[in-house]
This record gives sequence, C-alpha cells and structure tokens, in this order.
Amino acid sequence: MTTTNGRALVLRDIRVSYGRSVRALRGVDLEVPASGVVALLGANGAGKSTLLRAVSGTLPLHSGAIDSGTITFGGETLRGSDPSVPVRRGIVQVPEGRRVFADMSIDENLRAGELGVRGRSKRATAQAKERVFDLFPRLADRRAQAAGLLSGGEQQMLAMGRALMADPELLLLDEPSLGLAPQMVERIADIIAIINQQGVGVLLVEQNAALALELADHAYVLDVGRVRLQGASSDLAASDEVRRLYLGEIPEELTDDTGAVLAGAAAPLERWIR
Ligand SMILES: Nc1ncnc2c1ncn2[C@@H]1O[C@H](COP(=O)(O)OP(=O)(O)OP(=O)(O)O)[C@@H](O)[C@H]1O
Repeated sequence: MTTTNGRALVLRDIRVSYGRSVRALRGVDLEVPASGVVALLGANGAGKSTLLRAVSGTLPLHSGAIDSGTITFGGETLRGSDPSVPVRRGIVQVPEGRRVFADMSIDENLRAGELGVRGRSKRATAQAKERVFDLFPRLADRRAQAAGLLSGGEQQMLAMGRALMADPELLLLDEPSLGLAPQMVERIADIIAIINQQGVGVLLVEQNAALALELADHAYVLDVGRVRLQGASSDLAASDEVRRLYLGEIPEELTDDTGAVLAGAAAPLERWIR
C-alpha cells in the first residue's frame, strides 16, 4: 500500500489526564517501529484507548489533555496537534465500536475516509478504493447499500477500509475483534496481517490477548496508566504473568493434579481471568 520511508512512532514519558482528577496515563514510553505491528494489552480502564487518543490528537474531544511528554512520528512532533495533523502525516485511527455512518452507503463511508487528505487526484482516489475493495470484496459487492445493514464484522471491515482510504503509514486499531464471532475474528486478523505486509504499521489495542500476541512483533501491557510489561510477543506469550492474567490460563494453585478447577475456586478465578 504505502511505501514506507521508515518513520517510527515514539512516545516518551506521556502523561494524560481527564479533568483534574483522572490520571489516565502516568508516564508511558512506547515505540512502534516503521511498518511494525505493536500490541497494547491491559484490563479495562488501563489507558489503552487514551494512548491512541493521545496519538491521534482526539483527546480534547473526550475532555482529556496531555500534561507532559513527547510524541514524535519520524522525528517530527505530534503532541498538541489537532486531529487533522496526524492524518496528514499518515496516522489514521479506526475507533472502537466501528462507528460507520449507518445511513450512508458503503461508497459514501469510504469517501469520508478521504476527508483529511488534501490535493489527491481522482486517479489516486480510485486506486485507494480499488485496494480497499481488493481487501474486502464483500464491500465491493454491496457498495451502494446503507452501512447500517452490514453485519458487525462487515462494519469493522468498512471502518478499516475507510481508514485505508487515507493511505496511512500507521493504523491505530482500537479493539477490532470486539463482539465478533470467532470466524470473523480470524478473518479480521488475516486482513491486519495483509495490510501490514503491504507496508502499513499497526498499533493494535486488543482485549483478545491471544490474537494480539499472534499478530504483533512486540507488545506492551498497560496497568493503571503505566507500562507493566513489554517485550517480544513470543516472550510475553510465554510469560507466566501474561498467560495467567491475559490469556485466561488458570493458576496452578486453583487446579488439582489433573488440571481441573478446584471446587470453590470460581470467585478467585474471576480475579484472574479478564
Ligand atoms: N472521557 C473521559 N473522561 C473521564 N475519564 C475518562 C474518560 N475516558 C477514559 N477515562 C478514564 O481514563 C482511564 C483510562 O481509560 P481508557 O478508556 O483509556 O482505558 P482502556 O484501557 O482503553 O479501557 P477499555 O478497555 O475499557 O476501553 C479510566 O480510568 C477511564 O475511566
């Protein structure tokens, strides 16, 4: 898709708050290398969406603000930019909950993905759309239909397609597998892998840690606004803590010799499996 010119996203000591009392990020360092796939894991409220908002410049829309720290893309600062700046520089977010324009057609939704892109020729637009339809043939078949009639998985595809219309260098994906059937999750995972093979970097927020660690080269685990763990995805997938907390593996002390869950372990298990 985009030929990469080697731009990395770098966050240093980022602190974000909402109002006076909610400190959502408390000094986060994170890096997405050019064309890399990085996963961001963590329980509800850990600060994952906040981090994406900080990068995409959408915090003010949520009454949030960056208090300190730096965000750069290819060495150029992004911090303090309004949302149009990251898009123009090649960083596009696919928000959680898909948020397609339900009453608009698939074609119109895709056109909306170009709004932040300036001065593009008709030919370039047609090429971008062709690439989207190559990736998502189902959307091509139904391009005149209202987006609201699509299934949840198809709406996710449309939201990703809309982001790709801006020809991004880095995609910010917020929970792309949320609420989807397993088969559709696999399809979305395949598509993320293909998009990355085409040269697009991905910062992937996911509750589905197994999926995220499979797709990503490197992962970060956020915990109450701080990076609790980070490393190569393969190392994290092998770590006891990640297996226990994020891959739903049941801790030994709650099972018998055969691995069966002990009677009365249900309550403590709630704590382990998120
Ligand atoms: N608009 C907002 N106003 C006030 N507090 C907020 C707002 N958005 C998020 N928060 C708070 O900031 C913290 C981080 O939230 P965030 O949504 O970034 O977490 P998350 O890891 O993405 O969680 P989830 O998986 O539930 O989306 C939480 O304590 C949350 O309640």
